Amino acid sequence: MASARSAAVPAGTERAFDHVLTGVSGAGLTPLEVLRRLDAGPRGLVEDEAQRRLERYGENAVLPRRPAAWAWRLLGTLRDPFTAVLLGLGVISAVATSWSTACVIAVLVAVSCVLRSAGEYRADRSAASLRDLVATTATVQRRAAEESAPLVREIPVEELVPGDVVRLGPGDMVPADVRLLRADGLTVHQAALTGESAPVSKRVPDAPAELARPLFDQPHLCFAGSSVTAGTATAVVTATGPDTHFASAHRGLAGRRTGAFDRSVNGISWTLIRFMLLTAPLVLLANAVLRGRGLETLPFAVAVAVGLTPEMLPVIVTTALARGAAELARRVGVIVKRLPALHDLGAVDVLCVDKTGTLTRDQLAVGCYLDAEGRTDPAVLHWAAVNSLWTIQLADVPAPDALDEAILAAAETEGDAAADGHDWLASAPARREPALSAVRGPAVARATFTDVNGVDVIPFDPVRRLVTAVVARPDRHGVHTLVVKGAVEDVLDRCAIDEETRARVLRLAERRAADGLRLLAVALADRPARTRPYTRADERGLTLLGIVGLRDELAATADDALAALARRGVAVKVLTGDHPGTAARVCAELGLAPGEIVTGDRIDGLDDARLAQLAAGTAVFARCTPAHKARVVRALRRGGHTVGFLGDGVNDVPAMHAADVALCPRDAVDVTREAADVVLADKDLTVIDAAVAAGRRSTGNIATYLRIAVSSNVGNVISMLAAGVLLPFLPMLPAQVLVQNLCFDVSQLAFAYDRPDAADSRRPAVLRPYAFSRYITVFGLVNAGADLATFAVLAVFTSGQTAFHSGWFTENLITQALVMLLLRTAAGPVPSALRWATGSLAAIGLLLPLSPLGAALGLGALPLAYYPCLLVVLAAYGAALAVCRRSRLASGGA
Ligand SMILES: Nc1ncnc2c1ncn2[C@@H]1O[C@H](COP(=O)(O)OP(=O)(O)OP(=O)(O)O)[C@@H](O)[C@H]1O
Repeated sequence: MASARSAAVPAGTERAFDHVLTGVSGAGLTPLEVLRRLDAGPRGLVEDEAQRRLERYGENAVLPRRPAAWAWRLLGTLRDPFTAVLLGLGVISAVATSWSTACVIAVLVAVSCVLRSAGEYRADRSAASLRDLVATTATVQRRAAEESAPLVREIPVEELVPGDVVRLGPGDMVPADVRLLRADGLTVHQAALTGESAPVSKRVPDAPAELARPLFDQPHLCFAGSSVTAGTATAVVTATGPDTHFASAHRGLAGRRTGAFDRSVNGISWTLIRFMLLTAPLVLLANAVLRGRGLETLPFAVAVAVGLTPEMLPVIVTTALARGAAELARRVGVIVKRLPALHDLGAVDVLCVDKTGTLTRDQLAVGCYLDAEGRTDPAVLHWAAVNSLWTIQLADVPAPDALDEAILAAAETEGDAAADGHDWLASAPARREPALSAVRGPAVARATFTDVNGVDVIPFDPVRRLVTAVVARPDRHGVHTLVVKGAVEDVLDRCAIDEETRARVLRLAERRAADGLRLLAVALADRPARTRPYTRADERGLTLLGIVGLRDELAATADDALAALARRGVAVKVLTGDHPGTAARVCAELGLAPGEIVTGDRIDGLDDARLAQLAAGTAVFARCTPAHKARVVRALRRGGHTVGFLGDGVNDVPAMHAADVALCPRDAVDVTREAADVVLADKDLTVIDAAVAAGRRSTGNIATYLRIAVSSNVGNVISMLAAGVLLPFLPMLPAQVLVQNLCFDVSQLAFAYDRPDAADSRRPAVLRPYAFSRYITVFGLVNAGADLATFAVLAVFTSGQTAFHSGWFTENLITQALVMLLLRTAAGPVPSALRWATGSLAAIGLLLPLSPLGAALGLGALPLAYYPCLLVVLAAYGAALAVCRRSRLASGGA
C-alpha cells in the first residue's frame, strides 16, 4: 500500500494518507477532516500538486499498462494445457534416456511458445492502442493555481490522484475509492465488489453513529469497480490504482467471462488431451501383446501421443483473432476490447438492442404538449421545462439527458413566440449561468426561469421512471411545489385522479405513442416548505397537468443494419424502457414485425422456464427495467441461443453483463463502454454486420485448423497403431514422427490468413462437438486408408526400415499438403501464405530424405519406381477427399 511509495511524502502526511487510504478508518471522520488528512480541499487540488501526486502514487490503473516482459510472456505460454502435456511427455522421454525424442519435444514446445508469445505481444500492442481510443474519463475539479477558481474538466481516469475532488453522475464508473462530500439520490451498483446485483443507495450520513457497518455497506464510501446507476455526487479520492479495494479483490484474476467459443474450444482441447494420454499406454500395450516388445517402444508411444496434439491451437487462435480485430478497426472502426468476443460475435444468433440512442438517434424534439383532455397547453411544457432545468442544475449531472435538453429548447422557443406576456423564460440567474454554459448545451445555458427557484431534486432512475424537482415560487410563500415528470403510467400511479380520468389519459397516451412519440406525463403538488430533504414518499397525491410528446428520429442506418443481420440468421429483439406503443411504431418503421409486445409487468409474472419460451418468440419487450432486460437475455441464453446485447445507457449494463457478447456505440456512457466487449466507432449500425462477418471468418479459420489438424493426426495414429502391429520394426522413428509433426504445425499457421467462403459467414459460427467428432473420424479414416495403401506400395517396392520410413514420411507430408488445400472451407483463390505452406510441406517431404539432415534422422533415398505409385495413391486420396467433402460430412461443426 502507500508505504511502498513513501519516500517523497512530506513528513506527517504519510500516516494520514495511509490512514485514509485504507478506506476504513476514515469512517468516523467528517468530510472536512478527511479532506484535511488527504491534504486537499473542497475546491480541488492545484494542477501542479496533482502532477506531483501522480508521480508519487503512479497511475490510477488496477493492472499495469506496460506490456509484460518477454520472459514473463514466454513463461505464461507454458500454462497452456497442450504445452504442459508435451513437457510432461518430454520429461518421460528424458527419464527413459530417449534424448532425441526429448530434444525434438523441447524444440516443438519452444517453437510453439515463441510463436504464441510473439502473436500475443502483437495482439496486446494493437489492443492497447485501441483501448486508448475508448478510454474512460473522470470529471475532476482542479485549480490552475492556489488562488484560481476551480475548473471542472474531464481527465483520463488514470490521471486521478488521492485528494482529487471528482463529480459522479448516472452512467459513470466510480473511478477510484472515494469518500462522498455531497450526494443527491445516489445509487451505485457494486456487484463487481460484493456480487450483489441490486443497486445500493449512498449518501453523506447525518451522524457518525451510522458508520459502524461493514465496509461496502458504508453509505459515504464508493469504490472503484462500481458504477453510478442514478443520482449525482461530489467526492474526494481516497485511494487509486493498486491501493483500491477493487484491486486487492481482483489481484491475480483475469476477471472476464468465458465466452461460448472459449467454452467449446476448451471442451475439444480437453477431449484431445484425454485421448492423447490414452494413446501412449495403448501403443505400448499393443506392441507388448502383439509383438512382445517392451519398454523400448516408450519413445515411439510418446511420439505418437505428441503427434496427436494440435499444439499450435493457441497460436492460431491468437493470430486469427488479432488479425480479425485489427482489420475491423481499420476498415469499419469497430474496436474489439476482449479478443475472444470476436468469436462470440460470430456465433450470435440473437441480438438484443435497446431502442433509444441505438435504433433511434436520441436527438429529440418536442412534438406536442397536451392537457389531460388532449388540448395543446403551453403550461404543460412550461412545467416540464421547470423540472428539466432544476433537475439538471441541482442534480449536477455531468451531461444532461437529451430529453431534458429537447424540452428546454422547445420551452425557450415557445417562450420567445409567446406574445401574450408568457415571460417565464428569461435570462438566467447570474450565479448559475457561467458554470452551466461551460459544460452544457446552449438551450440549457439560456433557458432559465425568473419566477421559480430550485430547492431539491429526487433524481431519475430507470426503475421508478420519473424525476422530481422541488421549487419555490415567489407567489407562494411557505410552499414548495413538487414538479414531477416521467413515464405516463408511473406518474398517473402517483396522481390523485379517478379511474375514468386515468383511463382517458392512458388512451390519449396510447394514441400519441402509436405515432412514434416518446411520452412523459407532468404533474404538480404543493407541500408546506421545509428544510428536510424530499424523498420518494413525497411523490404522492399529485395533480396531473398533461403529457409532453417527443419525436426521436430513427438512426440513419438502422433499417439496413437489421435487414443485413436478418440475412445472416441473427434475430433482432428490442428491449426498451419506453411505452409499448412507441416501441411498436419504431419497430414497424424499421421493418421489424413487432408481433405481440411483452411488457415488464408480464415478465414479472413468469418463471424462468416460461420466460425462456416466451422470449424465443417475442420481438419487442417494452417498459423494461434494467433487471427485466437482463432476465430476458438470460432466458434466451438458457434457451440455447448465443446472445449479443447492444445498448448505450446505464439501464442496459446488467443485460450487457448477462449476454455472451456486449456491444455499445462509442458515445455511450462510461459504464456501458466499460461493460462492452465491442465498441462501435459511431452510430452506423451496419458495421455490426461487418463485425459479425469478421467473427465468423476468424472462427471459420480456427475451425478449419482444428478439423484438418485433428483429422490428420487421428489418421496418423490409426496408421501407426496398425503398422506397429503389422511390421517387425517401428513404422517411424520417434524423431521422425516429431519432425513431421513440427512441419505440420508450422504449415498450418497459414490457416490464420485464409478467407473462408462468404457462404460460411451467412450462418452463426458454432463449434459443434458432435459434428466435429464425426468429421475427424471420417477424414481420419480416409487418411489412414491412404497410409495403408502406401504401406502396400512400400512393401512391394522397398525393403528395410529406412526405405519404409522415408516412403511414409514423404507420403505423409504430401497428403498433409493436399488435405490443407482440399479441405479448407474457402472455394476462392488460395492465399499466398497457404500456397507457400503447402508447397514447402511437399518440398520437405520429397527432398528431406535425400538430404544430410534426412540421413541424420534415419531417412534415405527411395527407388524411382515408388514415385509413380505414390502419385496414384495421392490421386485416389484426393478423389476420396473431394467426394467426402461434397457430402454433408464437410460441415465439421462451424
Ligand atoms: N429525463 C427523464 N425525465 C423523466 N422521465 C424520463 C426521463 N428519461 C426517461 N424517462 C421516462 O422513463 C422511461 C424509461 O426510460 P429508460 O431510460 O429506462 O428507457 P428509454 O430511454 O425509454 O428506452 P431504452 O431502454 O430504449 O433506452 C422513458 O420511456 C420515459 O417515459
